[in-house]
Amino acid sequence: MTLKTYLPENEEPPSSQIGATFEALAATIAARRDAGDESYTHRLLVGSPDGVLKKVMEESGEVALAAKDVESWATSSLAATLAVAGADEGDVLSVELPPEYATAVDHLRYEAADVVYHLLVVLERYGIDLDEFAAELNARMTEGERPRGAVRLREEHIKRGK
Ligand SMILES: N=c1c2ncn([C@@H]3O[C@H](COP(=O)(O)OP(=O)(O)OP(=O)(O)O)[C@@H](O)[C@H]3O)c2ncn1[C@@H]1O[C@H](COP(=O)(O)O)[C@@H](O)[C@H]1O
Repeated sequence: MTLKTYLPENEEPPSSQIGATFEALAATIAARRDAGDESYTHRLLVGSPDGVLKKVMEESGEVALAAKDVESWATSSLAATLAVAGADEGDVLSVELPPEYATAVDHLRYEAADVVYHLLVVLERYGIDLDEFAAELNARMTEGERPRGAVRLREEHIKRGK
């Protein structure tokens, strides 16, 4: 939880916010296989594969651009502070970030959600369910990092086709 988020009153939070969100979204996406063409998700699932694959690339690029935007608001604020204060080695500078910085961070989060949604559509399209995807990430963790009871990839599927 951050200051930007809240929980609705009278609702029990799930044990994992992001897990519950991914599961709900993945289930919605899977159900759209049977929807009509009015559903954007349906079109990405059953249309030309280039449609969703291009979107993943495009949205990933937008994440990178959004992050660059955050960077440039930070560096221009630092430059402005230095210009006013001058800089002696060892000085502790207090940089005031403009409102545009916070807006850029919100935009980065928005673009990141676009990538994740389109990635989940790709996983659904090619038959990789969320548990299997979790197992891929779990396989990369050390024993100490892996959550208790985490689903595992069978040995013969680890790094296959890499
Ligand atoms: N989470 C999403 C979701 N995220 C992004 N998108 C769509 O992805 C597209 C992104 O394309 P663009 O980048 O061109 O649009 P943009 O994000 O407005 O603009 P920029 O990124 O260029 O700034 C838009 O059409 C969004 O509506 C999504 N479409 C659907 N969902 C979920 O999928 C469910 C099913 O949706 P249908 O597709 O309507 O069945 C929805 O109820 C949502 O829960």
